Amino acid sequence: MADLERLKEEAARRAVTLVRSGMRVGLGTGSTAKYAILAIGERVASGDLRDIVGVATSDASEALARQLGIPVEPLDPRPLDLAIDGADEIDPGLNLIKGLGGALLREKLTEVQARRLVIIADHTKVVTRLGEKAPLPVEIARFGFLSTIERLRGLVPGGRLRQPGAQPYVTDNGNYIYDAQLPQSFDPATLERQLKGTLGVVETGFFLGMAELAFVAAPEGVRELGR
Ligand SMILES: O=C[C@H](O)[C@H](O)[C@H](O)COP(=O)(O)O
Repeated sequence: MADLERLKEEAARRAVTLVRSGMRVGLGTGSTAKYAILAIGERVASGDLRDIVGVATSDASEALARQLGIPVEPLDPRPLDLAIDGADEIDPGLNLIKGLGGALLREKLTEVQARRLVIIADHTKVVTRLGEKAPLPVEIARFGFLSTIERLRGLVPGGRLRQPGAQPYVTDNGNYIYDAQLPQSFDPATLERQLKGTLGVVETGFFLGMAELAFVAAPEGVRELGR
């Protein structure tokens, strides 16, 4: 297993020790969250975890959870005890950029209802300011997307419609993603408000003030970051 994969798995396994029988758990999306779902599945299969319910943040995570025998329910207004998910960037205040895997809308809808959002990542995701390494994924409506992108260009220095092949990438919700380049210096909360106030924008990948804890795995061990 490549080194980064081993680190992602270590972080995920640490977070899954927080899962207890009877919990309703938000299941994240992406290559790191996948290890958490696998570890929960192992504990369900061994009988160590009983009566848990997973609320999945993507069709892919739901399919994996079901395959492993984890009961999955749709999101409803009840709180979740815990949500475990990866991130693309983590700043010193545990503010995040998420959505490079395209799941930001369902992740935000789910994780805002979690009593605790626990982030799992390898050390390459830690930054001193958001936007240092990753673009900000912005989910936008397909209808009129070129006009929405024009409006976004008034707020961010650049970016591109996510288009891995001949066609744009389409989210589980049927929308497109604009990967916005962030300015050198900005206030995330202000930019979040401006983006959310832009016609055609469905959601942004800023997760500000949501995460309580992060397990960050590095070759020298797993660090626990709190805020
Ligand atoms: O949309 C995807 C999610 O926000 C992921 O949590 C994020 O992209 C991190 O994914 P990975 O663990 O694959 O780097």
